[in-house]
Amino acid sequence: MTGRIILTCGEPAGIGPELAGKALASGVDFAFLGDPAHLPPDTAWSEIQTPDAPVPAGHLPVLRHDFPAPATPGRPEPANAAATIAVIARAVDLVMCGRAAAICTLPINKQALIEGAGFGYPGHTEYLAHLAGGVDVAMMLASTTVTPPCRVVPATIHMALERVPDALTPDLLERTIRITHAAMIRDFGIADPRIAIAGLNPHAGEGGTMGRQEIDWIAPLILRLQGEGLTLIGPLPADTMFHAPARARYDAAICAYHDQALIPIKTLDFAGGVNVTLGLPFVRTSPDHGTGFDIAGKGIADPASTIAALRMARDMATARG
Ligand SMILES: NC(=O)C1=CN([C@@H]2O[C@H](COP(=O)(O)OP(=O)(O)OC[C@H]3O[C@@H](n4cnc5c(N)ncnc54)[C@H](O)[C@@H]3O)[C@@H](O)[C@H]2O)C=CC1
Ligand SMILES: NCC(=O)COP(=O)(O)O
Repeated sequence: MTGRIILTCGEPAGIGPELAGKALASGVDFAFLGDPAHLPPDTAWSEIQTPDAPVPAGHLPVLRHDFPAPATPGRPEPANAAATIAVIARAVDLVMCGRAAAICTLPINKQALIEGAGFGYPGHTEYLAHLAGGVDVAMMLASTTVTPPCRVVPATIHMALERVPDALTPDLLERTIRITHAAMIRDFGIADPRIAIAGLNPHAGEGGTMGRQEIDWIAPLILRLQGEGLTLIGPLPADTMFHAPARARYDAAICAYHDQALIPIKTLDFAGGVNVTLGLPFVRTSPDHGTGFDIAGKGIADPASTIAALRMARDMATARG
């Protein structure tokens, strides 16, 4: 691993800038990319001109990215939306040209970026895939403090629930399984990953009486990929696949849609959950939570998930060499 990890500021009106200072406790060598004027006033920071420049002990290294407006806690400023997006793109430039080891992104408010700057993506995941050249990615949320671990990958991500049945195609599910399988080997060091596939419908369709996707194509797809040697189980009823003995049977779960995946991980390990984009040519992690507008500016945000995300980014970058 060469270079620091770049921690992007995310939504400056949220808890991100506060978490950046608190994350120094992680022991991970990272630099904050954002506007230092948005940091809490008691943050000890030093500006750096290059990502790996030294700073005094205990100081947050800051790669300055000036924003047009101050940040008011809990109230996103439309004038800052374009700069929030530009910070993400600048971090990707740094990691793509080898000047940073990985990126870790603090949360953005999707609505603020869409309304303030016409952001054309529903989240980091899709934007990063675009910045990396249009690669195929998947979003994984991984626990760090529960045993057996909970790792979930929603096949469809940020879309209205009514669109899910049409969007969940055999092609999408197959690509999600393959991306997850490869990432479990490369980034998580699991030689023969066991992957569970959730059904779409209650009780995985209850033999076709509550939906036919499982019978018509999910089970046949699983059978075909098992024939290639992938260790897959499913389709499983989603309501009974996340308690501890069930999780012991697999290393990662592919889910049909966002909340099917994120409710179990955020219930089991909200503080330790990490969001990882699988399939990128560089390492990207993020805390599992959002912008926390209700607590922004109060100094009470818990940095545990950001610290876990920085440590996971460091470990993944080290493993990739
Ligand atoms: N990677 C990203 O950029 C993500 C962005 N978001 C965005 O965040 C915004 C707000 O989403 P919400 O659903 O309200 O979720 P949220 O995670 O921001 O907040 C949910 C609840 O958890 C609390 N919370 C969150 N992080 C915390 C922390 N570190 N310490 C203590 N308490 C914490 C909040 O105060 C709130 O009560 C949305 O615009 C969403 O799109 C959400 C998830 C990830
Ligand atoms: N709910 C998870 C989430 O919103 C993460 O999105 P992303 O910005 O990491 O794509």
